[in-house]
Amino acid sequence: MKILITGSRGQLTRELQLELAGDGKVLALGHNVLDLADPAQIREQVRLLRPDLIINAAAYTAVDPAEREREQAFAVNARGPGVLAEEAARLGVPLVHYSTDYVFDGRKAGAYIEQDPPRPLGVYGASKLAGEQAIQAVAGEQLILRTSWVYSLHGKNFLLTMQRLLQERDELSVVADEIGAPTWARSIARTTGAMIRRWRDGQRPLEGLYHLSAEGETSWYGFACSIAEHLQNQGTLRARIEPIRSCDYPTAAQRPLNSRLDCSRLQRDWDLQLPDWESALHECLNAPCAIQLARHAALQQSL
Ligand SMILES: NC(=O)C1=CN([C@@H]2O[C@H](COP(=O)(O)OP(=O)(O)OC[C@H]3O[C@@H](n4cnc5c(N)ncnc54)[C@H](O)[C@@H]3O)[C@@H](O)[C@H]2O)C=CC1
Repeated sequence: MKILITGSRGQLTRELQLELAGDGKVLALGHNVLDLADPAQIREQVRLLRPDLIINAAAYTAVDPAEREREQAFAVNARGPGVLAEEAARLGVPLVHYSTDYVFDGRKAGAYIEQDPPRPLGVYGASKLAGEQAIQAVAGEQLILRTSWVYSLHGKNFLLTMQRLLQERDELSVVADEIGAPTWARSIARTTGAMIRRWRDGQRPLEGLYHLSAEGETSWYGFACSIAEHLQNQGTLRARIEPIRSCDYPTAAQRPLNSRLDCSRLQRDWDLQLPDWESALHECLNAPCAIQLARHAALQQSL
């Protein structure tokens, strides 16, 4: 099986490459080879490589800069995925695509289900929603997985930023009124891998819209406290963490206060459930390369 993955250095792309390495030939195409803002290049690469499956794990993910780079966000997150869907349909192969909790405005009292009407608060969320719609407008086999608060040991994410700041600073203020589920990129990749293998074995088509995030919920403050606890156990924690309200931490893009995704449809249809966010974080922080990274950071601090 030949699997084309967009992106090569993103958090999720890296984990998907590892997860799917045993399932066939994985072609992870970086930005320089396949630019999602360039429809002609997308068509050219897909027609040249003729994959059996396309996974779109790349995206314009900079939530605040998107407010002033609207055109680029929509080109990458909306029009590019639409072209990918057209090319996948032309080849008769499935497209797996990722979307976000930021398609919602966060005003619902409980966790969001797939049928809840989306209402993005910012350009990033609007561009991702437009991407879902561009894909759904094409007749073909498409699986759209909405996830939330993605972290890993690579790239730019809350976990790595907190690890650094908690070791550098004396005090840190973290937003405590936005609620969601921090989701390890590896958990997403493992679940995606399980779905792909069932499709390969003829058990289910790769179709539909699903919410896919870690079990449980917390705030960014709660997430930061768990990271701090880990650093405390290692003896490298320096900062004290202060909870603040999001209105006291203004950002270019407004974020939903409630990012909780109800993942029961995934469990019902696929019998799949991601681990709860705390156990996934624990596993991530105790992965061999996490320990190496932490030692490296501690060494840098002592130099
Ligand atoms: N990071 C997060 O907190 C969340 C991410 N998601 C979604 O999950 C998916 C994976 O996100 P991450 O791995 O965290 O993203 P990431 O920011 O780690 O990686 C994104 C990748 O897309 C590539 N990229 C950017 N512009 C491109 C272009 N024009 N053409 C080709 N590649 C381009 C980047 O080079 C990078 O490799 C995305 O669809 C994202 O929207 C959903 C919810 C939260």
